[in-house]
Amino acid sequence: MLVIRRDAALEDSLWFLEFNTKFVRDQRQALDAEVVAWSKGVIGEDLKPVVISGPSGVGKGTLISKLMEDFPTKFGFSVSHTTRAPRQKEQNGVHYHFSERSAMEKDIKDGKFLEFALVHDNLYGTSVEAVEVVADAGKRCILDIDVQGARQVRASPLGATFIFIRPPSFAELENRLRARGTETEEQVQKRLRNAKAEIEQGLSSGIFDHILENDDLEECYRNLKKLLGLDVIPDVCRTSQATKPHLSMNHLEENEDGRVVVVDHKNNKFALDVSCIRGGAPGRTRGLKLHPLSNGGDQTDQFII
Ligand SMILES: Nc1nc2c(ncn2[C@@H]2O[C@H](COP(=O)(O)OP(=O)(O)O)[C@@H](O)[C@H]2O)c(=O)[nH]1
Ligand SMILES: Nc1ncnc2c1ncn2[C@@H]1O[C@H](COP(=O)(O)OP(=O)(O)O)[C@@H](O)[C@H]1O
Repeated sequence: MLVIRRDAALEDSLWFLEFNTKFVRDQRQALDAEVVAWSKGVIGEDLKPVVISGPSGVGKGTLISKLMEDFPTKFGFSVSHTTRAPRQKEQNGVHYHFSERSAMEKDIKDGKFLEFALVHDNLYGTSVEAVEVVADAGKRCILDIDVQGARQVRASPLGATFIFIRPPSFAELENRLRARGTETEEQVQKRLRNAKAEIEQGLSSGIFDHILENDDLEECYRNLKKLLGLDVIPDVCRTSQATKPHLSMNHLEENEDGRVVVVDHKNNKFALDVSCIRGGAPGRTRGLKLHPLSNGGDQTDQFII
């Protein structure tokens, strides 16, 4: 059921009351109680997320940092939860949400995670919220997750691009992992043992759309940018001049053809198109469209739809 709040800004005006969606049914089963849920209506489609996997030490973090630094308006990092201890320079909420195992297990049980896996004896997972906040900011989400997690995301409705980063050799992987100096010898050994299986799966499972070798860092980064379509348009040129309509819903009409028409405070009219909505993540319903119908007088307004 679509509920439109009057006198609210656009971002906070469109809501769905869910009665029998998959999320509600799953929760009903998990909680053994009647459930309804509120979900925020979001205008437009989200950008296709990018899943990056590869063995520990191959250079995933380095490549992702470069991408985020060069294209800050385009990409947002999905901040995972983990039960592992923070490294010296890692910040809670930036690199990971460092969590207690019991709290994370409860959240997993409550359906708050898109995927999770036990990696090198610690629990890691991507919360639905971690991906949604990036999409809400209008950015393309990057997930740095292991192969088990990638397999789960592949099976989920999140239509992502999957990239596996491979090392030029096992010896070089070992060098990098040791040179990084963030793990104890025991942890390095564990990561190297797991790397063998991870590389095998990465190359043969069919999960990944692209396999990139990270030998020379700059060359690998160039190839990564190319397959993400970033070699053509520099970030600065993509800034749009358009502004979002400020819809403080003063009134609402319904046309003869059944379309919902909303009118903003400047008397601009929009048709609200719900034909392409897709639920999915708890708390968000995406794919709503607003089509401008008539302009209330201010000819200079442009709208992002
Ligand atoms: N499944 C899953 N794996 C994750 C997640 N976050 C990180 N990982 C993976 O966990 C592994 C260990 O990560 P980390 O402890 O940061 O070590 P690093 O890869 O050596 O930097 C890496 O393969 C990450 O890709 C997550 O949310 N889900
Ligand atoms: N192409 C490369 N050549 C040499 N060293 C690299 C290369 N890519 C990354 N590194 C280094 O290897 C180490 C591991 O990289 P990191 O990004 O932390 O890997 P991951 O996130 O996959 O565990 C870091 O010290 C990083 O500076």
